[in-house]
This record gives sequence, C-alpha cells and structure tokens, in this order.
Amino acid sequence: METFFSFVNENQDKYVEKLREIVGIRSVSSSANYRPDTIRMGEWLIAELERLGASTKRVEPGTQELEGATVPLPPVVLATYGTDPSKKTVLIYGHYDVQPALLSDGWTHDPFTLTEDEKGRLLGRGASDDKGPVLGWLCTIEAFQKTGLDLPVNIKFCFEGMEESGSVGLDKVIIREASDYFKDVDCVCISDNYWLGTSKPCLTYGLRGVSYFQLSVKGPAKDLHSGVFGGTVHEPMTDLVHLMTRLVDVNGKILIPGIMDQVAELTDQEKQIYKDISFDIQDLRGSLGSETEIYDSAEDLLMHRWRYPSLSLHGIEGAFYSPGEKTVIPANPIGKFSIRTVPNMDSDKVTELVCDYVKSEFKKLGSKNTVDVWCGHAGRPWVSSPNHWNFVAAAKAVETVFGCKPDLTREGGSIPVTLTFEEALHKNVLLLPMGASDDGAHSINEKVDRRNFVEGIKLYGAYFYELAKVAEE
Ligand SMILES: NCC(=O)N[C@@H](Cc1c[nH]cn1)C(=O)O
Ligand SMILES: [Zn+2]
Ligand SMILES: [Zn+2]
Repeated sequence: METFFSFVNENQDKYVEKLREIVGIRSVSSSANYRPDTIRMGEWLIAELERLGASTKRVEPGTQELEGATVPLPPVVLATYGTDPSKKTVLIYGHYDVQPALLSDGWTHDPFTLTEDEKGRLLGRGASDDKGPVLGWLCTIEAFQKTGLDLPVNIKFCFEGMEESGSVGLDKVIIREASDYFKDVDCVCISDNYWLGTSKPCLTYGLRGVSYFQLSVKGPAKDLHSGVFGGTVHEPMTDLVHLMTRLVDVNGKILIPGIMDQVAELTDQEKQIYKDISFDIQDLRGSLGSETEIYDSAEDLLMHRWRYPSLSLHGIEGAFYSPGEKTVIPANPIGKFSIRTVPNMDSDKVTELVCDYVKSEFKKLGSKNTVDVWCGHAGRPWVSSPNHWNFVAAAKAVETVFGCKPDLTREGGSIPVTLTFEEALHKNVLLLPMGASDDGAHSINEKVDRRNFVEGIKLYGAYFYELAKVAEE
C-alpha cells in the first residue's frame, strides 16, 4: 500500500480543491429553492463516476410536495466499478445533500465556500457530512488507477440526495434493486458518522432512529397587532410553547407516557461494554464548546447518546425570530421536534403516543385554537454485530493507517437506510467514519480536518485491500 499512500499524500491539494468545488454546490435537500442545486450535485457525481470509468444509473425516485410546490426528488446515483467475479463486491453508500446553513447562523465565513484555517481545518457545509467522505471514495478509485494498482474489489455505489430530509424515495429503490442492481453485493460500507473523540478512529455498529414531528397551533386568520388584540384572544404561540415544554424536561427526561416503556432493558453484558470504552469528557466539552453536559460519568453520557431515546426541540416556524422587537401575535406557529429512537421502539407506536399525548395536553388548556401534530418522517434504529469479516477487514485497515485498534462504537445520530440495506440485501453493514467528534456536523463552522480527509482516503484504500484478503465466515 506504500505506493498508494504516497500518491494520496502528494495529491491531497487536488482532493481539497475538488471538495471546495462540491461544497460550493448548495445541495440543501430541505429547501425547494435549492432543489436544482441538489440535483446538480447528483449530476456532478454521475459525471465524476463516469470520468473514472464507472457505469452509472440515474434513478429518479419521483416528486415531492415541498413549500407548497411539487418538486422532483434528487436522483439516486447508482454506479458499478469492476465486475470481476473472482473479487468481492462492496456496496458504498453516501449522501450528497446537506443541512441548511446561513452566514447569519454564526458561521465565521460563507458556509458554501470551503475555507482552510491555520489548523488545517477544512470548513464548509457538508465538508464532513457527507461530501468529504463521499468524495473520498472517488479519490480512492482515482489513486488506484493513477498508481497502476489493481483495485482488489468490485464496487457498487449508491449515493442519495435526500438523507437529511428523511431519505424520501430511497427505500423503494433499494428494495426494488436488491435482487437486480445490488444482487452481487457481499457487504456494505457507509462513511457518514464520526469518531468518538478527536484522535482515535472507530468502527460503528449501531445507530439511533429518528422520528421528526411538527406541531401546529392555529387561531386567528392572520398575524395580529399585540397591542390591539393582546389579552383578548387565545394566542397560538402561547399554546404552542406550553405544549413544547410538556414534551421534555430540562434534564432530557421525555415526558410522553409510554415512550420509555418500549426501550430494551439494559443487560449486565451490555453494561460491560461501556466500561471498556475510553471516552474523554473533555473531548465532549470541546465539541459542545461548553461544560453543560447532563451526566457526570462517561458511561451515562454514552448510554444516553447510544441506547436511550432523546427528544430535542428544534425550532418554531412562522414565529418572529429576527433581531429587533416586533410586536406581533403569530397566527400559526409550527413547532419542530424529533425523538431519537432506540431498540425496541416502534415508529408507529411512537407516533401514536406523541399525537395522543399532545392532543390530550392541548385539551387541558381549554383554548379555542386548533392543534395538529404529525410525524414528517421516521427512520428506525439499527444495531448489528461488529464480529463480521467486514468489520475485521476494516479494523485491520485502521491498524495499517493509524497504527492502533479502532474503538467499537454505536452512534446517537441516524442513517435510516442502514437497516434497509441490511434487511433488503441480507448483508453485513459497517459504518466506517472519516470525521472526528468535533466536526460540528449540522452546526455552524462544520469542518473536516485535512488529516482526517487524507488519512480517510488511505483508510478506504486499505479497507479495500483487507476486504480482498479477509476470510468470509
Ligand atoms: N450523518 C447522518 C445524519 O446526519 N443523519 C441525520 C438524518 C436525519 C433525519 N432527519 C433529518 N436528518 C441525523 O439527523 O441524524
Ligand atoms: Zn450524514
Ligand atoms: Zn447529517
């Protein structure tokens, strides 16, 4: 692998330039305005894959109602690189859409202009989640080609542009293609999460699910002057804020009856896992940028990230949020919150419990306004076993590139398609992150460290190499 590693080192500036190009494509899947950019990002990947000699298939998953319009869903990009029957075939999944980002959120520079700082941090929306990792796979193929090394595996790619918005349309494509496009797949690898800390790589075998809710309170036909109408009408925002405070307490305890009853019991065997993991609370504080954690011990913090559900309040649409002092009574604010779900929670049951509870709490208010609550999208939790040869190969690759054994982790975030791959293809799925715990995905000043980006490309190459060698059991 030395030739490969040296080539990657020497060409890293070129890879960073490519990352700059794609961070500049504003592929924000949640926004109708940015839908053409999201589609363009999918097309960029198709062109790049074809330039590398892959055969591609552009799948149109259909349309979507978004912000009052019918818009096309971004394409699912399928690609095949190598069809040698004597080699294993690995399916690589990634997403090319990103979370929204505005300079006014607090970014130190334009979020869609990749900027490298003096610490080698490559800052930009999607740098870590998930454009850096997606690009990394393509750089890996190019490095094998340019060094004249034989790529020791066949690769299938599946890149989507809706991951940050519920992966709409993707499950159907995977289930349809399971016995067709994906029929020769031996294992799956996803690079779309983060190390537990900032220095040691990990392999990940579990994710929480996510159920995203919207809670609308409607009253007057339009926003009102609070001087003229304040004190004389039931204010929707007052009802909504009351309801939102009834969902979760300040210590993160979910207040919706029945939710915790579904959570799998903690066994002695599982407890043991947490004792062996080195998790530095200072690292967590570094990522938080504060010392506001709820629990004192690493075990409790990890358990509450990985194996217990959480409920987060995200925002209120239709309410005044700009600087200044507008005196308005919003007519129809919509609260946003999500529940990270864990084994053995059932998404339909979660939705039923949330909706019944919100409606019963609203009734207690005696308000003349109307309430509506719905689940926008739900992805299931996933936990697998890290003993499969796919993990063994990845662990060896980590040792080759980083000189240490990887942490074995679960993750608090969600990649809903993971379980779909496992169930539809009946193959092992491995999460092999490129980014570090302080990358700030979804936040302001998201970054990937140049080191992680470059070593990540080497890791991908070493993983292909180890996959070819590892015995299937
Ligand atoms: N890197 C994975 C990731 O960020 N996943 C999102 C998925 C999601 C679901 N709804 C909105 N986003 C996550 O928030 O975990
Ligand atoms: Zn992601
Ligand atoms: Zn994300």
